[in-house]
Order: sequence, then C-alpha cells, then structure tokens
Amino acid sequence: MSTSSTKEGLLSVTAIIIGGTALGILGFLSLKYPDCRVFEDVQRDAPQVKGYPLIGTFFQQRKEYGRFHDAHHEQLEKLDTMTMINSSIGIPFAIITIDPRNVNYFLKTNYSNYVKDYHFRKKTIAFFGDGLFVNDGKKWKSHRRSSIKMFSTKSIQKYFDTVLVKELKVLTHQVLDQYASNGTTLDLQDLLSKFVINSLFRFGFGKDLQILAQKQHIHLVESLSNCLEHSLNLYLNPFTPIIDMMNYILHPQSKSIHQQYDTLHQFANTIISERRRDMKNGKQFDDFLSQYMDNTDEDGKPFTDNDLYSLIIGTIFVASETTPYALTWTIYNLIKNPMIEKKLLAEIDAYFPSDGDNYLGDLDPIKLYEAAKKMKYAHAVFNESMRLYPPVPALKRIAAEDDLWPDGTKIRKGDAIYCNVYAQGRNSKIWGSDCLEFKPERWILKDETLYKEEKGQWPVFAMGPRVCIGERLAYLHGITTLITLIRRYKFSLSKPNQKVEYKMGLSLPIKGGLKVYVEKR
Ligand code: HEM
Repeated sequence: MSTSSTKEGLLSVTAIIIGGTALGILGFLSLKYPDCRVFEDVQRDAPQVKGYPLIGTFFQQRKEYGRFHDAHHEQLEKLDTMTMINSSIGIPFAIITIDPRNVNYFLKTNYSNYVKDYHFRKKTIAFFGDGLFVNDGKKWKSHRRSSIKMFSTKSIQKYFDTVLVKELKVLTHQVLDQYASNGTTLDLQDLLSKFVINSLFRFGFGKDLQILAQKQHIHLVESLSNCLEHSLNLYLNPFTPIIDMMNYILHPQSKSIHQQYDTLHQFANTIISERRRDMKNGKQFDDFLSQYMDNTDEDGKPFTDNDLYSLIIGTIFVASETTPYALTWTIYNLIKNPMIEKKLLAEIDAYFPSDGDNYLGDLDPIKLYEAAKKMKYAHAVFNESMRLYPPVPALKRIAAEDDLWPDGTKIRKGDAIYCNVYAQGRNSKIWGSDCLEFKPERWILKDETLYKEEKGQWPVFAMGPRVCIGERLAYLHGITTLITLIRRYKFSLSKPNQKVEYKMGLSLPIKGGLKVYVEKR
C-alpha cells in the first residue's frame, strides 16, 4: 500500500470518528434538551413553553414578536399556569409571571433583589440618559426624591389651574373644532401625545413648546420617537449599527440617527442653560427643573447636566408614551361600545347639567378638578381600558441573587423576570370568564365604591418602592381629558374596518395611530 493511500485512509477514519462523535454529542444533547435551549437549567419548578431541541422557542418567539403579549397570554392559558419559562437560544432566559403573589413579592416585598436591566441601560443611554427610569441604588433614590415633590396635591392643583385647562381649550377650541367643521380625518393618538407633551412640559419646565396648535417643535417629537425606537433596536437587534451605516450610505440626504440624537441633546441643553442664566439673574421658578437644580444627589453633589438631560427626556418620554395611549385606547373602546359611552355621558351630565355651548361649565378648573376626582364611572371606564391595554405592558427586572418565589419557582442570579401586565389583565383565573369583554362595571363594587387593586393582580402603575410617581396626575389628566372630549365630540373610526392593533415596544401604542372622524355633539 502506498503512503498516500494510507494517509487518505487515516484521514477518512479520523473524519468518521470526529463526525460520529459530533453526531453522538448532538444526539445526546438533543435528548437532554429536547424542547429548550442547549445547556439550559430548567429545573425551576415552573411549566415551560415547549420548543425545539437545542434551540428552544427561537422560531416561535421570532414569529410571534409582533404579538408578543398575546402569545404570552395564550401560552399561560394553554399551560394552565400563572408562571412559565420561555427558553430560546440567542434570547435572554426569561421567567414570565402573572401570579399576583410573585408580582407582589418581586415588586414590593423583596424588591431590592430585582434590579433594572443593566444591558438595557447601556444600550439606551444615548436616549434616556442615566437617570431615574434605568437606574437602581443611590442614583435612582436621589432622582426619585427630587422628582416626588412635583406630584404633591398642591402642585397638581396648580397644574390644573394654570396649565391643563388652558391646554384643553387649545385642544378643543383651536384644534378639534377645526377637524369637526372640515370633516377631515385625524390621528387621535398623535394629537393626544402632542397635547400631553405640551401640557406636562409647561408643568415641569415652564416652557410652552406650542406643538399642539402652531406645529412648532415637530422635529423634536419626530426625533424623540425615532431615537426611542432606535435605542430599543440597539438593545434587541445586534445588527442595528450595520443597518445605521447602510442607511447613512444609501440616504445621505436624510437626517441621520446621530443627528436626531443631537437634536434631543441640544434641545435639553438649551433649556438647561437658559434656566441657569435666568436663575443667576434672580428669577424664581417652582417646577421640576428648579427643584433638581436646588437639590443634590446622595453624595451631596449638585446634579450634572447629564442628570438634568435624563429628567427632561424622561418626562417627555413618560408624557408621550403613557397617558395619551391610555386615552386613545379608551376612546377606541367607547367607539366600539356605544352603550357604555351613553352611560358615561349620563354621568358627565349629572355632574355638568346641560349648559348649551358652554361645555363642562366652560371648563371651569375648580369644577373640573372636583368632578374628575369623584366620577366613578369615568374611572371605571379608564381602568377597564387600561386592564385590556395597559400603557406599560410588561415590567422587567433582573434577579441580583438566587431566590425562591411564593409559588415555588426557583430563581437564579441573573434571570430575567417579566410580569406581563397585558397577559395578566386578560387572564381568566384573575378576571373571570368574561375577562376579554370591555365591562367597566367590574370596577364598581356592591357598596358603590371603586375597586382598588393593591395585591399584585393589576400593577398597571407598578407597585412597591418603584410605583409610578405620576399615577395621580395621570388619572386627573386622563379623566379630565376624557370627559371633556366625550362631552363635546362624537368620535368614529375613519374606516370602519380599520385594523387596530398594538405596536411592540416599551409602551402600547396603536400601530399606525387611530384615524378618526370627529363631530361636535
Ligand atoms: C396612564 C399613565 C401612566 C401609566 C400607566 C404609568 C405606569 C408606570 C409604570 C408601570 C411604571 C414602572 C415601570 C418599571 O418600574 O418598570 C412607571 C414608572 C414611572 N412613572 Fe409612570 N405611568 C403613567 C404616567 C406617568 C406620568 C404622567 C408621569 C410623570 C409625568 C410618570 C412618571 C413616572 C416615573 C418618574 C416613573 C419611574 C419611577 C421609579 O422608577 O422610581 N408616569 N409608570
């Protein structure tokens, strides 16, 4: 036998051994991990969404991305569980829970073991800055402490008198009346976002952005939404920097994403420097910005411009992404349920007896404020809409240490935890067999008081030490706007078969907005 054929023989034997061993290992691993990702430790005493050997639920998760929350809802109902594991290659391991005991535990009882996602903070820092929303520990504490004073009863009342009612007049008399008389379609979601941004900006930073009627700062609103989407893509899609580069090469004329981030930073920097100058000249202010500037962080140092940037952008972010979406979904639900709208109108009439064209006592701030606090049915309608369409659809944390949940689920250090608020609001075990129906009556108890949930079965504003600090303001803002709009206008979908579905993200907007016609009542 020649040396070359001996070599060939040896090579093929080696190839057979290597190939056989690889196949053997693959077969062994496939048997060990038949429905989850390879090397996953699934011994957590929680049911698991079944996937494929070694890759887990990768394909299911990719396919369901656009309807992520519904997929969780269906999987939880199918598995007949309130806590489940979803394990996929390439996607961080996640434990999803809607069990009120667990939710109460990780958001409240043992909240310090469940921290904000560090990777999210790192990827989104260009947008959010390094402030309240994305931090834990000292930084979070000092930012929260400095913000909270703005949400006292006195400040909220002042906001009502000096800002909200005036903005409502612009929204109705200058904008919506125009659409009503022209009979043209409008995107209600977009309009309400601008309305809330403008109002809260005047409240927090004493500046009228005039984006509602006079169409100023529209580039700011665009940059805001593009940069938010971009920073989420940076977190979720590793190819984002390559896509950015391609966009830059293919569309050299259009504004690059970096220029849009610059727009946000320049906008915030201008506000900060103007304020520093005015304060130096002895002008007095009583808003968010001045409170931050007067306060110090936990080490006694003044807040930096970066801290102030995160406050400004954070406020615009919550303003544009929560209350307006809650309001848009509520009006959508009322369009779909005319009998409920009729009942709401009856409650509004009881508080504001018919007064011709002077709707709602011509928007008298004191009357409105008092009514908005008391109107039970309006609260029930708003809550019921947020039950089905929570503005913040999921709460995510990372476990700092191993733990054991009240339902027996074992938690490992580093696990990602999701409370899917959307799936929880639609769960039949929690809300009964009519859970998918829009029924505001479920919020009104036999003794005519409003049901208040505090045990972890509806954390729409979160709970525990990180509960939303804007909750009271959001209710007052939401209810006042709702009753004003419903009393003055009748809304209808511009196309009766308009597809209304949510867009995936940190919040729950309607994909493409809500296109409506508006008529004066
Ligand atoms: C319907 C309206 C709103 C809903 C449903 C809502 C919901 C929430 C939720 C669920 C969280 C917790 C997020 C998490 O920890 O992962 C949160 C946090 C927060 N919200 Fe709201 N929010 C609303 C409106 C507002 C408004 C109007 C403001 C202020 C202008 C505000 C300010 C904040 C702040 C500052 C935090 C961070 C608190 C912290 O981490 O300590 N929210 N909100």
